[in-house]
Amino acid sequence: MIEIKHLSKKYRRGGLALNDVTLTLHEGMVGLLGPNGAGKSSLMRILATLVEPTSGEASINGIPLRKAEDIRKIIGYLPQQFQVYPQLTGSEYLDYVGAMKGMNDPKQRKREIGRLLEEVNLQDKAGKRVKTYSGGMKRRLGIAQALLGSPQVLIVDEPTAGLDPEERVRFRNLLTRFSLGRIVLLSTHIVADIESNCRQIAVLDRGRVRMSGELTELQEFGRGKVWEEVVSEEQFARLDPMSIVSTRRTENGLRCRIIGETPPAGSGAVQVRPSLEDGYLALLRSGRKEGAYSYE
Ligand SMILES: Nc1ncnc2c1ncn2[C@@H]1O[C@H](COP(=O)(O)OP(=O)(O)OP(=O)(O)O)[C@@H](O)[C@H]1O
Repeated sequence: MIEIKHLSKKYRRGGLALNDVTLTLHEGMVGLLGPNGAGKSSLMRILATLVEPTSGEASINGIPLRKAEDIRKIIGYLPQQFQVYPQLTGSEYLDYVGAMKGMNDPKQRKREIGRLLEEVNLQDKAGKRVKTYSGGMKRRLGIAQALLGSPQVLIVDEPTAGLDPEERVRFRNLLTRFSLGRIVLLSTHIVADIESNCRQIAVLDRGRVRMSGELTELQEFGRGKVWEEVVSEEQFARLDPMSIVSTRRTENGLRCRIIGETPPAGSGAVQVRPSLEDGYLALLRSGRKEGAYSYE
């Protein structure tokens, strides 16, 4: 279990990246969802003991963050910007990381590295230097190093960025399997990344927790606020662009999906069931309108 209590982070140059964050995260896949600049990476860096919070506290499986060495023994972390020594081959790099993580038996290390390289589909590239890898391959190597040693808690910051659609699916499945009996905390701003496999989600926006709970709870924020309407191109031009979440061309015009407290004025819009993404967007918008929070 990850317990986060009243955690705040203020960078020397910048606003409040995290503002009184309190969260309890349980076993399984946990999605940390939020727009750019919400504070997701800041929270993950704090949990990975790379950055200290300005105030508040947190513990992972009962170990407080100040015991950084003990925390690092039980977590795997994939940062958003993952850097590797370019001269090493993929397997050399993983061997080095394994040794650093305290995997002292070279044979066992080799076995696990071989298995992981297969899991992330890099087995054919294992002997090539990392400098020859594409962005997506480096990302997959990053995922493998985070999984090395089967950590109890895995913290992955936007892990699917730069992966092609096939790899994205493969990777989601890999994480879901890995999350059995463990905590996998995954940050993203893409709802589809968490839609199929997260038990719990937390939404961060501008440093604050906007909601935490099950997927259906997020969906509920869109209830009664999602409309669909077929409009001509002229009518489309008059709609508030901020309220349109998607548009599809049909034989009769443009089918628009719109979020709003009331249907677009003078329209034949019909109310529809919110998707998870609608719920997420409705939640973010309600916060902006209320002006309920700001950088302080
Ligand atoms: N080292 C830093 N110094 C100053 N400000 C920072 C620093 N790192 C992050 N910030 C600021 O803190 C806020 C939160 O950033 P953070 O990277 O945690 O958000 P995020 O949700 O991960 O965003 P993204 O999805 O764009 O990666 C932003 O306003 C960002 O500009």
